[in-house]
Amino acid sequence: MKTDEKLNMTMLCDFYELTMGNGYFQNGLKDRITYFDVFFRNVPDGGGFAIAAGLEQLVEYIQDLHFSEEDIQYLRGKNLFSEEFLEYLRHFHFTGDIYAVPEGTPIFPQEPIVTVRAPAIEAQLIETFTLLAINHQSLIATKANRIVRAARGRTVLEFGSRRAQGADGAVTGARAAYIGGCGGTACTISDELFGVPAGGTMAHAWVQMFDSQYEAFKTYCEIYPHNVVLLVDTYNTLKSGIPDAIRAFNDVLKPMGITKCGIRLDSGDMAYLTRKARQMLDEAGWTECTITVSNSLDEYLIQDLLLQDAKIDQFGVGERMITARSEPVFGGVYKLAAIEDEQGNIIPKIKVSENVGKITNPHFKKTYRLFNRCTGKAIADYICVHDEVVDDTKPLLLFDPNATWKKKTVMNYEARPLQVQVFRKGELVYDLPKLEDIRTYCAQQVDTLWEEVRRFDNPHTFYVDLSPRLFGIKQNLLQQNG
Ligand SMILES: Nc1ncnc2c1ncn2[C@@H]1O[C@H](COP(=O)(O)OP(=O)(O)OP(=O)(O)O)[C@@H](O)[C@H]1O
Ligand SMILES: O=P(O)(O)OC[C@H]1O[C@H](OP(=O)(O)OP(=O)(O)O)[C@H](O)[C@@H]1O
Ligand SMILES: O=C(O)c1cccnc1
Repeated sequence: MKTDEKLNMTMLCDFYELTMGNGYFQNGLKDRITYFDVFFRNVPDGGGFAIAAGLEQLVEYIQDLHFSEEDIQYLRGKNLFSEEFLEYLRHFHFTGDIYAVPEGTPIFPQEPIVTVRAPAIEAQLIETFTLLAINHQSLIATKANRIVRAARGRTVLEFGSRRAQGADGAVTGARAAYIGGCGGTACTISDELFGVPAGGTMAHAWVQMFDSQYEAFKTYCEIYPHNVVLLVDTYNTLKSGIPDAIRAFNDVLKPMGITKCGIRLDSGDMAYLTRKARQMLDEAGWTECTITVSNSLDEYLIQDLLLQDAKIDQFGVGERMITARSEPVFGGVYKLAAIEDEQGNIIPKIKVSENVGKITNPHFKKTYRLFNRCTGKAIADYICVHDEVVDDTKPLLLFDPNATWKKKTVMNYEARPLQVQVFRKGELVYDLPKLEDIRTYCAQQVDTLWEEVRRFDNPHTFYVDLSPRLFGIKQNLLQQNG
């Protein structure tokens, strides 16, 4: 991160976190240990899974948590907070534990993505930014992963900065899109900050700036002979765009022995035009010339173009990816799951709702992902109480927590804990992986899901089950509070 320009985000909280914090402080609850879970309830676009992202930005925020004198002055001006509380905020920093699912991991509804164990005021205050960081990047990584899978091995470049919702939407959005599988971005600062490879083609303005299209193409080839993608649709793609591009390639690249080049199409019928373009380029001997297309693309249009046998090597995708336009909300929530009494005993807490899907899973929990040892495929996720250990040398009985008669015994499986510890007593204890490694890990983990879970329409529901002990605790709390 460019530290000289970093804006402190401690005050990016919802005001009620401060009023509750002041209230906990005045009621002697400030040091009461709490457990909060981040989880989500629905996969956007009706998909079978989402991709976790945003942890690195959450870590940076936690490390930098502090109130400045200006912040405290501002809060004093509200005439709501006690002087003792404001004095406490002056020395405020994070002292708790955080567990999280690593970035790039496929995640499913109801399971804890991030778990915070911290004194009440600290845990409460970080709610908003924690959700913001995880919700935004998980949304974009999930959408990008759908688009990348639709492209079936062809490169997808992220082109959306100009239509993103604000600067952070563009910059961290490009990071999330890369985690989801994009090959690079047009967003230069995202490369500078995070190492998302930046690149691109040219705009119509370049072509319009010259007296002729041919001159525009020739000049570009002369300046960047090893990195040429000519935009061929400014005037007429088939009549002049592609012929002028071929002429420029012949006049500039051919004498240099360069065979690699590209064209981009940004309008018109892309199935028809790319088939024609391929034919014209091949006939002219430019068989290695790649064809990039862009223009309000998404996973469904890409799928459709490939079904129409469009001849496309690369997709540029902007607005529909960077805004996750089809369903632009990742509904991660932050819910209290337990508190500790003065002796340090964990007391599970539940949030009851008329809507069964909104009832929370209580307690400090641990989640295992079970993998079939023969196929390597993920079978189910298994949420248990934090001190339960799954012995994967023994068969494990799974049951559907919403339909307990549905049972299945799994054998020959490997149980891997889903979360890692990120902070211990306020100290970072997790080596943040390199972005490149997160992207690779994401692709590998998506591959562990069955095709039926990955498909876009009506995917199978991946099982997220509770251990019998956790299920019993939940039922007891429901009997007491329901
Ligand atoms: N063969 C095709 N099948 C399905 N959709 C296509 C096909 N070719 C293009 N599209 C999509 O159709 C939409 C057409 O966009 P639009 O109405 O802007 O037309 P256009 O040809 O791009 O015109 P303009 O010159 O104004 O950019 C885009 O989202 C594009 O990706
Ligand atoms: O369509 P997107 O998926 O967002 O991809 C990025 C778009 O941004 C650029 O054009 P711009 O939007 O500036 O102008 P245009 O729509 O007139 O081409 C580019 O030519 C793409 O069309
Ligand atoms: O490099 C490109 O072609 C590009 C970049 C941003 C938006 N549209 C296209």
